[in-house]
Parts: sequence; structure tokens; C-alpha cells
Amino acid sequence: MAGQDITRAGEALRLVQVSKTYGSGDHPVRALDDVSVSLAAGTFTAIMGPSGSGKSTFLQCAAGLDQPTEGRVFIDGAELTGGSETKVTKFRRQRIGFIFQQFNLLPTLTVLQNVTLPLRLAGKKADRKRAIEILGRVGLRERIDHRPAELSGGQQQRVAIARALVTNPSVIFADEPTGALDSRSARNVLALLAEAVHEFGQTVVMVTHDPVAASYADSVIFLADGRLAGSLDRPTAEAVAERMTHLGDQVAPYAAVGE
Ligand SMILES: Nc1ncnc2c1ncn2[C@@H]1O[C@H](COP(=O)(O)OP(=O)(O)OP(=O)(O)O)[C@@H](O)[C@H]1O
Repeated sequence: MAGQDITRAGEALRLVQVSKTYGSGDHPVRALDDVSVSLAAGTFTAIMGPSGSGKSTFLQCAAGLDQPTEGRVFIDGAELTGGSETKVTKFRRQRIGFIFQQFNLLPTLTVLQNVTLPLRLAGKKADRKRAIEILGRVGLRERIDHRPAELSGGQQQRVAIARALVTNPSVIFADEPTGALDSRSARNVLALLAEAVHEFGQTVVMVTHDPVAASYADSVIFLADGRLAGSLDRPTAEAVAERMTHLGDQVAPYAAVGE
């Protein structure tokens, strides 16, 4: 992980000429093709693009869940790429938070235990007070002893947000975080993510299909065929939907979240 530091101050995520090719032989798939991106700390970025454009691959490579075939990834100035699997896992636990479409909470643990788990995995003290404070922030102070199955989908996703926030990570990656939620819960979750960015200085990178979800971000990065296909600052749902149409996607009616 050594090497020349090519990142800038205040930069939370940097991808330098990242490519990912799946398979070899006659039909390799170039899922990401020479993607370079720089995201400032304390910003909320949505990644959008047609199906198969490389969004999940982008997230997997940027978050150290998969290794790019070429290129380098830096989180907070430290290189994520190039280390052993053990080093990358440690790096992820210390610096990266995740939010998934299906919440990925452990069903046998209570809400509070789910939230303190990343601290324990990162070898830190299971700081109960901090976990309870964050659960209060996401509106679940009264539910800390419940199991995930006793909560609604929106509440489970709020637990997952608390779990992502608890280690104070350099970047939180969210993969379709509202994909399994009704529109009201989705708005609530998106507002919480935006609040984590604007009030607490978190950095969030979110993959989404939904122009309304993307409109909660500060900017949108578009992918098409594994390549960068532009960006949009201060996006509105209408502008995002319009751009997606030009990228060849069948955009869902954007009332999905905002209705
Ligand atoms: N493990 C894999 N092996 C081979 N090809 C893969 C693999 N994972 C993804 N791909 C291919 O890489 C390309 C990009 O896939 P990716 O899942 O990143 O797209 P996406 O934009 O997230 O798509 P969606 O919106 O449908 O989830 C696609 O052509 C896909 O078929």
C-alpha cells in the first residue's frame, strides 16, 4: 500500500484509471473502463447509469469488496488497492461503512448489538453510549433491545445507517439503499443520509436507479458501458431522469420515492 501519494487534501475517495474485466478468453467483459473520479470529503454523490453500466462494479472496487484489474483506489489519501486480502479487510473495517438494499442485519442480534458489531470487528471498544446516541439520531432510541424481525423495513434500514455511522468511517457506500422500501420510508432514509453528510460531515456514495433518490445527493455521476458519462451538480429528479433517458435507460416514473 506504499507509494506516491497522489491524492489531494480534503479528498475522501479517489479512483485513478480504474478498470475491471470479468473473465478472460474469447469473451471478457470490461465492466469498468478507465474510470477516474475524485470526491471531496463531506459530500453526497449518487452513481447512476443503465442496467449493466458498471454501477455495482464501481461500488465493489471503490469499497475494496473486489479488486480492480487495473488502476488505484484511495480512501482519505490511503491506498486501498494492492494490499493483501487481510490488509484490505482491515482497511475496510476501519475506514468504510456499508448500507445494502436488503439491510444485512444479523437476525439473532438486537438492534444495539447490530450497531456495535462493526466496532468490535474493527478491534475497537463496543462503545454502547455512542451506539445509543446514534440510534437516537436515527429515531430508534426506544427500539435498541428489539430484534430486526420486529422492525419495519424502513426501521431496519435506519439501524443499518446507524451501524454504518458508528465507526465514523471515511466513506459510506450505499447500494440501492431505498430499493426495498415504500416511498415514505425511502424519503426518511434519504433525508437521514443527507443529514449525515450536511450536519455531521460524512461522505456518502450511493448507487441508485431512482432519479428521486439521486436528487437527495449533492451531485450525480453517470456511467454508461463502464465509462464515465458525465455528472450533474445539485440534481433535480427531472434533470436526472432526462439525462438517464439520453443514456438509453428506461427510467421508472420518478414518483417512486417522491410521490
Ligand atoms: N462476476 C461477473 N462475471 C462476469 N461478468 C460480470 C460479473 N459481474 C458483473 N458482470 C458484467 O459487468 C457489467 C457491469 O455489471 P454491473 O453489475 O456492475 O452493472 P450495474 O450497472 O450495477 O447493473 P444493474 O443496474 O443491472 O445492477 C455487466 O455487463 C455485467 O453482466
